Amino acid sequence: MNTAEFRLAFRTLPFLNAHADDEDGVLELAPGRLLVWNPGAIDEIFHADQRLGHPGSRTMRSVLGHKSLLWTEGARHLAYRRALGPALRGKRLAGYRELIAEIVQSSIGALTEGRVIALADWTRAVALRVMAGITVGRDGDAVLAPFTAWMDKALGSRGRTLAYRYLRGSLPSSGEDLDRLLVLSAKRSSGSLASLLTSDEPPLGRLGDDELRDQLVSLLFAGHETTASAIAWTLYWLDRNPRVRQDIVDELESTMEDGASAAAVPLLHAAVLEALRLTPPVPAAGNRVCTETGEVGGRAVRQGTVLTPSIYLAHHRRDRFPDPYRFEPGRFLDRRVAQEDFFPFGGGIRHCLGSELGLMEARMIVAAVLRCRELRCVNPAAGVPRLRGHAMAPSPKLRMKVVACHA
Ligand code: HEM
Repeated sequence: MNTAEFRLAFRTLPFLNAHADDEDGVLELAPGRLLVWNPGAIDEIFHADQRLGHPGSRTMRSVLGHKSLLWTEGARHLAYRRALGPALRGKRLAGYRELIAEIVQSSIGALTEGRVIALADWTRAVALRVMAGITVGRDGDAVLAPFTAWMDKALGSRGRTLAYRYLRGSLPSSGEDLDRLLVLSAKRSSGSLASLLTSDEPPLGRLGDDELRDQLVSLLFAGHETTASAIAWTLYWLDRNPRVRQDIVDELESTMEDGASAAAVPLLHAAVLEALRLTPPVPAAGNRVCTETGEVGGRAVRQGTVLTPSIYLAHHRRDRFPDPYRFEPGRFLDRRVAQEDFFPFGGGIRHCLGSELGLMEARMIVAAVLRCRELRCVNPAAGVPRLRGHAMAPSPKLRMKVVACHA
């Protein structure tokens, strides 16, 4: 590991911020390893995605499993996207509204006046309940405690995660008990994402228990850490920007909508997008590997070169987002931002399968919190990003106090 790779692994955000104004937007981390945020190069990578390799992260492989759809390639990858994709977008999303609303209401009910919460933990618990319900149905509640304990052990402390990764070679495994619980819940459930994996029907056919386990863990992980972080950041930035917060409260008062439809709450939707820009839950999309010698962004690349699209750096380009460290939802009101400038959900053939669900959930949860509670940040200085695995969440020290409850 050279100095640049070391700093990226151990001092990630200071390292990225130090390169935010590099005009080139391509940084050689090591021979054959490029960090990319140049808009033209990002566009090329996502358009060529079908011809690139997707090896995934070595660190997360031991957590999500070797058969995870996150690093499956070719026809099998396509089969997963065909099996799961339709249930995660468009009209099918309406089927999750009731579940989300129910979970949010019961979680908010526990936020009594005067209570102080660790924001990131609270949003993570809510988002995991939602994702478990969507993935394995009502049985999902049984997996919450063991899944959370395992995630906290593996990813709860950056130092510990890096120690597992570099000293022991892999992160702690989920263990047989949790794996068995997940597979059993999946086989018992109906009408859930899991039932699409256990149907034995094309395009996936029959999955062995180990392959099923890997997909369940992948969906739970990819679907809750990210969304929880998006919600926590949105609430944090609204606390720091009380005028925007009040405008959104006014927007919500003018409608009976629960936030499920972006069109009904345009300012809230723009605020969620701006939080995803400023503090992207996933600071880098998955690695891509060049399968042939060619060019990226006008730079010659050899076969085998690893390209890492930097979401964080692309979102902080001054030429695309003036005053990039300022929270300004207006950037997303009434205009479409180009995908090569703003890609919190990655792109190409690996574009996030749950992007529509994640956005809907974030809007619904933030809307419910703003309607029913007034939260105030107790220690705003703790609003600094911390990496959990590859996800970027507010520091676990960041606390919010419930200062008022509304019916
Ligand atoms: C705000 C919330 C979310 C964010 C910011 C986010 C972000 C991302 C990113 C950056 C990627 C990698 C894309 C690439 O490499 O180009 C990804 C992949 C993925 N996400 Fe999400 N995600 C979110 C919510 C969800 C949810 C709710 C689900 C639930 C199903 C989900 C499931 C997945 C899956 C399965 C993949 C792998 C896709 C593939 O490899 O084909 N994500 N997500």
